[in-house]
Formats: sequence, C-alpha cells, structure tokens
Amino acid sequence: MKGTVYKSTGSWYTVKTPEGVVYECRIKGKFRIKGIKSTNPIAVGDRVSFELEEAGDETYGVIHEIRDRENYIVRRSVNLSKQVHVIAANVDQVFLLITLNNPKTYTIFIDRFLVTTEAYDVKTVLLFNKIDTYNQDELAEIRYLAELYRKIGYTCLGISAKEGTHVDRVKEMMIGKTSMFAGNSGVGKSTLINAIEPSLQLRTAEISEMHLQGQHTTTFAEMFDLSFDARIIDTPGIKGFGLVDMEKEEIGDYFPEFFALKQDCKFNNCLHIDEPQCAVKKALEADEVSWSRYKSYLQIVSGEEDTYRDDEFEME
Ligand SMILES: Nc1nc2c(ncn2[C@@H]2O[C@H](COP(=O)(O)OP(=O)(O)OP(=O)(O)O)[C@@H](O)[C@H]2O)c(=O)[nH]1
Ligand SMILES: [Zn+2]
Repeated sequence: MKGTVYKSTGSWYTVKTPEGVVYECRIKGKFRIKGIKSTNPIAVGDRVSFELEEAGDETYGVIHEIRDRENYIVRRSVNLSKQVHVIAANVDQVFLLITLNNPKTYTIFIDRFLVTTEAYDVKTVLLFNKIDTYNQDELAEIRYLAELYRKIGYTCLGISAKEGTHVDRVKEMMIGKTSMFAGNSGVGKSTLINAIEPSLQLRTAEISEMHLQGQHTTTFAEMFDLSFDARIIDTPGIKGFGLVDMEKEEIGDYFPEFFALKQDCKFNNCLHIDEPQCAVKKALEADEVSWSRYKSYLQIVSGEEDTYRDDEFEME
C-alpha cells in the first residue's frame, strides 16, 4: 500500500492513503536517506510504501520503503552538532509572512529565509500582512519591497489576514498543493490560517502556554487536508529554517538575480566582493541589483551572526 505521512511522533507515523484511509505505521529496519544525517528517518510529507500487520486484535502498518523526496526542510539539531531534524518533505511552497512593524521584519531576515528556501528548492511566496494598519508612507514602503522581490522572481501579495483582504488569492495559490507558513512571531500566521480554513483549530494556544512555562518541548509538524483540495503543514513555533553547511561560494547561487549574472563574472568562482570584472558589482553600480540584497549577501557570506539570528532560525 502507498500513502503520505501526515504526522510523526518519533516511533509512530500516521499515513494516509490516496483514498483517504488513515493507518498508524511503524518502521521496519533502518532507512538511510542519501546525503543527510538526520535524527528522524521519515518526516511529514514523505511518500511511503507499507504493509499491514496484525498484532492480536490490532492492525498497523509497517513502512518498508520511502520514495525519493522532491525537497525537504531541516532544522539543526540542538544537541547533535552534525545531525539535523527533517521538519517536512515534499513541500510545494512556503508563504513567508512579512510585516513592517508589530513585529518588524528585517530585510536580512527575508533574504536569509529566501537563501534557505532556494537551497532547499522550495518555492516561496511573500505575503505582506496587516496592510489594514499601514499609513501612506508605510504602504509605499511595502510597494517598494514588493517590487524589489517581484523583480527577482518572487510572487508578492499584500494581504490583511484580519480583514480578509486577498485571502481568496492566497487560497487560489494553494489549490492542489502542500503549503507551509512561516514568519516572525506575531506576523499573523495563525490568523491567516484561520481565515483560510476557519474549522481548522491549530495549536496556537497550546504553544503560548508552553512559552509561559518556558519549556522547550519538541513540537512535531503535522499535515492537514483543507476543504478545498489543499494541504498545509503546520510547524508550531518555527519562524525560519535551519540551513545545513553551505560553502561560501554557494551562497551567491541562492540569490537568483546574482546567479543569473554569474556567467558574466571574470572568475567562475567569483564571490562578487573584491574580484575584478564582477558582473554583480557592475549591476550593483548601475542600480540593477538592489543594495539591500547585496548587503544581506555580504552579511551571510561573512558568517556574521546577527543578534537575533539564532532565535529566528531555530525553534522558539
Ligand atoms: N490589524 C491586523 N492585525 C492582525 C493581522 N493579522 C494578524 N493580526 C494580529 O496580530 C497578532 C498576532 O497574530 P497571530 O496570528 O497570532 O501571529 P502568529 O504569526 O501566528 O504568531 P506566533 O503564533 O507567535 O508565531 C494578533 O493579535 C492578530 O489579531 C492583520 O492582517 N491586521
Ligand atoms: Zn562576481
């Protein structure tokens, strides 16, 4: 039998067949996924094959095969330095929620996020939320940012999760796909998800209670079917994604507008910093590449940790 993993608790996996039948499954033997060392062999979103087994009067599935992943997103493991935790696999798109204030989303945060999703090969849509609260100047700033990222190739949309503005357009983009929602705490992820599917009560309250107690309980991702042929993967408490070891030379490739110019740089391993005849620097001087993007790039290449970085990229 074949199915998709909707939930995992570590030892049990909830698997749903294409017909919509749900089975609790275990794993048989060891699974090694090429190229990564992860604490969990199977993640939410994985497509698996399993066989049913009987134990007394209980029936459960035994997973014996996992299909190649289209992509996957990881979080660095806090305790085991080289190991990562796979948050989700086979993600069609991530919606990154951005607000100008309450809370402020920094462009370095957006750019770091986009580098990670580019590296994971996951499509990202930028949603500028809370447009109902902005004055003319702030709206102009949103328009400027949206234009900047649109030019690079990212879909951008201004929304109000609270008032429902453009929520229909977000829903349209979700049809037939598996989506995730990310962004700083307080940008409106839960409000948006509730506007998209009011019947879906996500674990928001549960998480804030956890915060109050100051516990760092491991929270697991979970996939939900929505009422309009769409799926979401809910990952409580995750604002951004962790990135596994990336070479300096690689980072520029995850800035699509830099990557497009790279072939015109004199050196094919150009870091676009001090090298002569660099096409990216030339484009920068000509205002064809954004300075704010370039600044983010320099910061990421230098390995500088911003003060808020670890918070942003780990579990809360
Ligand atoms: N005015 C306005 N307020 C909004 C909008 N979206 C969310 N909010 C408010 O912003 C606050 C935070 O929203 P949440 O949906 O809890 O944010 P979140 O991203 O889920 O936050 P975490 O659970 O901490 O990650 C709430 O008070 C919401 O009512 C919006 O479009 N306009
Ligand atoms: Zn260059």
